[in-house]
Amino acid sequence: MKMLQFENPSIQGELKVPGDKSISHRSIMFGAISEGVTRVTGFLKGDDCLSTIDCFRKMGINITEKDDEILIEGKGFHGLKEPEEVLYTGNSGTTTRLLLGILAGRPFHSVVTGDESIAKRPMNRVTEPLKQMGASIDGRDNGNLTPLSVRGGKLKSFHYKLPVASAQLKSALILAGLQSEEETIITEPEKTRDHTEKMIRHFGGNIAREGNQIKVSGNQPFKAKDVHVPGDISSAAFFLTAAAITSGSSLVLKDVGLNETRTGILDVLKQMEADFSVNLTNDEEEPQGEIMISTSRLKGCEIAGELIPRLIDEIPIIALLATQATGQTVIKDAEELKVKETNRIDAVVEELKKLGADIHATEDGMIINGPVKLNGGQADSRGDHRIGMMLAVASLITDDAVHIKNHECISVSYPAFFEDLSHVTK
Ligand SMILES: O=C(O)C1=C[C@@H](OP(=O)(O)O)[C@@H](O)[C@H](O)C1
Ligand SMILES: C=C(OP(=O)(O)O)C(=O)O
Repeated sequence: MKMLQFENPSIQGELKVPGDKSISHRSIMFGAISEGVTRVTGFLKGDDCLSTIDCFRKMGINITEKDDEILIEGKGFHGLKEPEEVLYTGNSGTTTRLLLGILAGRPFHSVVTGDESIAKRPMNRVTEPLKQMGASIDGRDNGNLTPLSVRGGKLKSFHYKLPVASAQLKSALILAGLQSEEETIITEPEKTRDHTEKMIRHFGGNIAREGNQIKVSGNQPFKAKDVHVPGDISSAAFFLTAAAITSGSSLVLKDVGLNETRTGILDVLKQMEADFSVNLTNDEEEPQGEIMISTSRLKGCEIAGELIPRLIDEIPIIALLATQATGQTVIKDAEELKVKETNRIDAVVEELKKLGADIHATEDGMIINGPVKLNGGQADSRGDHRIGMMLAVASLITDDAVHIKNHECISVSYPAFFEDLSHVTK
């Protein structure tokens, strides 16, 4: 249990948030399937990414840490060996699903399992198409739930229309497609984060995109190449909100990743008329820059459609932001929230209600009316890092303390969150 109480705090100064979780996972995976040594800087040492490292070590990949760099001694897809132990993916959906795509093409047997939250998350979105490609996968609920047993092998040419806008599903199929003899064509309903595609090009491979269709061919050789991981905009979102909703605040977030498939939160801040600006400092494959934000008078807005995949993990903190905006905020088309670490529609609505918010759940999102003065009380992260951090930011604007049960899960994506929060809270 964590007790948080502040008296008229403001958020000030500069902060560099930790490395991007999605890019950190992929840096390990692509480092492992490339030939040679890849050096990763800015890697997120959160529990989820450490689970990815652990799984690749169990497949014979040497991964070491030196002076804040991660060194991966890649051996190519064919260099991965049959793990003698179960591949444990902890709380990480990204590790579980992308790993399944890699294992689908390997000629060996493996077992993948995670924690009690992973055990409830649907894997058939990945296992069904991977089975159609030629992999043998089984598990509880007919191969939908972990533990999953995988026997990979020769994969066929495949053309697939994704039933959901999911970068994890897209990436799993791309990783399988890279091991197929033939071409794989994937169509996504909406553009989702494209870090996998960017990694392929970074490591010397090819992948084509036309509209929402992606084409990738197998048997491409990947060569080791250093990766710099920018700060995670999904982590930055907590501090953007903290500064916007507290009085007398002015904050600069440095080196934040600004990949346009991830910047939906900035579109929302703009729609809400927040007082912020962005300065692009590096326009490479994965652009990065600084975000300056001050105390803001916010207006409610509608968040739906193509915007959803560009801010899916930020919805818990956007809901808090909306409690402080004048008018109504409507979040639609976000059913995917139901299959995250928790059912994030229920978790956000029920936890914010405990603090006095005017919020209610809908079938595919939530409706929030503001501004409402929040009160303190007992709240629960429910083991979901993003709910835990949202509640911690909420405590900045409550008169009484917020007691957060199960706050430890925050280390999944942001181990130093409370230190960083106290660093910028004046
Ligand atoms: O590909 C990724 O790195 C991720 C994709 C998203 O999940 P979905 O693909 O399930 O939408 C996101 O919620 C997750 O935190 C990270
Ligand atoms: C949904 C998340 O991650 P994952 O799916 O990798 O568990 C998240 O980080 O908010």
